[in-house]
Amino acid sequence: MSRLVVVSNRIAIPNKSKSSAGGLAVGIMDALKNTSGLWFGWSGEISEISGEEEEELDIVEKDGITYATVPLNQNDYDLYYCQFSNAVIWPAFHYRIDLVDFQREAWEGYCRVNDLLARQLQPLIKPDDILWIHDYHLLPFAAALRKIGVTNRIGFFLHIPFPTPEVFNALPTHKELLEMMCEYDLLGFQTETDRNAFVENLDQLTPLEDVAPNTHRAFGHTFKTEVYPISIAPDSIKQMAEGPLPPKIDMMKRELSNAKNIISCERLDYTKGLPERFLAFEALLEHYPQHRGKVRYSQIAPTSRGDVQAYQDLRHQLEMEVGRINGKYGSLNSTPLYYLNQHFDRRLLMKIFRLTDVGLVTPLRDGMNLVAKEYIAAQDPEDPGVLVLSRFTGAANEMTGALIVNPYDRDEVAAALDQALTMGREERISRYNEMMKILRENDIAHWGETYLKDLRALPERGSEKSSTAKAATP
Ligand SMILES: O=P(O)(O)OC[C@H]1O[C@H](O[C@H]2O[C@H](CO)[C@@H](O)[C@H](O)[C@H]2O)[C@H](O)[C@@H](O)[C@@H]1O
Ligand SMILES: O=c1ccn([C@@H]2O[C@H](COP(=O)(O)OP(=O)(O)O)[C@@H](O)[C@H]2O)c(=O)[nH]1
Repeated sequence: MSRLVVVSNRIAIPNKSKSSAGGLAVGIMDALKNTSGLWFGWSGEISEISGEEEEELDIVEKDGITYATVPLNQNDYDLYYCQFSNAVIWPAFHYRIDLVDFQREAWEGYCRVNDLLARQLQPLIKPDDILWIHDYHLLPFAAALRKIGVTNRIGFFLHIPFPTPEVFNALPTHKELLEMMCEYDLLGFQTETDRNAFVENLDQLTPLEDVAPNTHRAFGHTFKTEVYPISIAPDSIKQMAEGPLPPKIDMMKRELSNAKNIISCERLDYTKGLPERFLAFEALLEHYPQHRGKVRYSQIAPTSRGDVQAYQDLRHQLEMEVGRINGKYGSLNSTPLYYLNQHFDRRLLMKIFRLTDVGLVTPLRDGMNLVAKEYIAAQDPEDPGVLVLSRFTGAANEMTGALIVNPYDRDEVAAALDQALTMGREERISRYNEMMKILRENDIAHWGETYLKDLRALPERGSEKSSTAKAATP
């Protein structure tokens, strides 16, 4: 079987703290092991090198996987990661055009870093490798590789939503981005809505021909689009959740048992709907006074992309809101809202999920949201908690046993919280079983296998255009 080469902005280098790629790591690790694969990406480090000099690759091998990483210099980190990826594409693709801070210099930096990464990867590519590129930092990556003669099959998976034309067209370089994306052979999306939006954008901007179901021709390239909802490994989450409690959590368990517990956990990001959620919790305390003093909402929100202005603004806003709500509804012996601006180890998190009554997951827009799936998998099957889930997450398509809410409607969310807090055991078990069935069928292994099966089934570009040279061998 041909070797798999995975490229993502963040990679899970063994034993390195800044490298975490979250759920993605679990998903592709197995596939990489099966083919003695290569994982290439940013090391998470900022180097001292500036100007024209190229960074050196760091290559390590562990458990049959080769990890090749490269640091970014300060200027590239600012332009490619902070500015274009996270202050242009991220807000626009999550329907927040108001937060887009477009600057031509950042666009050029974004393309330059994609070119640079492609040049560094090229010598490592073997003729029969298949390449799987991840996420919005690397939309131009296939185009960058094609420019330097790589003809291998290259697939792409977008972890975040793809916006409809009204929003996408607001990006000054939208046509260039779309044309570059057509250099991929297979484009995978989290939901059918995202896939449709991509195709609709193409249809509006360029002549688009459908050559077979989900196989298109545009800008002179033939490519396939498909939907692959990312997931989790439910049995491994279950194991993490039911293992023995560390002493600190064991103590906390006793404290938690004095109240009904609502838990939320995500990166501190404006797409996750935190201020709106705080107001919904306030509406619960206001309109359902029977819960006052008897409910505790814990919000875990580790800092993310702290060098980007919009993330700093959000943090200040949340700190003020927490103080206001606790000031209003707290008492000398109860604090309704616990806000923790800290990162929690994932294994510990799953144990905490299991100890709570309600998982509150209300992003304003989210590609998938693995926390929603993890919350369910972590529950005790005999006495499960209830998931309250935003309809604007990819997860809402599958987690149909959750209480589905509109996160912009604080009264609807408050009513769902009340329903969740008072739901009987039988209904909770029935909803849990419905969702676990889906999680078991569509687990993370299924996600990786179906994607790679489809990518392997596509013809190589070299077989279409015999004039193009194959990738260089090392
Ligand atoms: O790398 P960071 O800038 O620190 O951000 C962390 C990751 O956030 C995003 O996650 C997305 O992918 C998840 C898995 O498919 C999905 O469940 C979630 O809805 C998305 O928001 C981002 O897409 C990743 O590239 C980042 O590494
Ligand atoms: O303090 C934290 C916060 C989050 N996570 C994990 O980070 C991932 C977040 O993925 P999700 O798809 O929910 O959102 P993203 O951050 O990718 O937008 C999940 O596996 C969480 O369990 C974690 O380990 N510790």
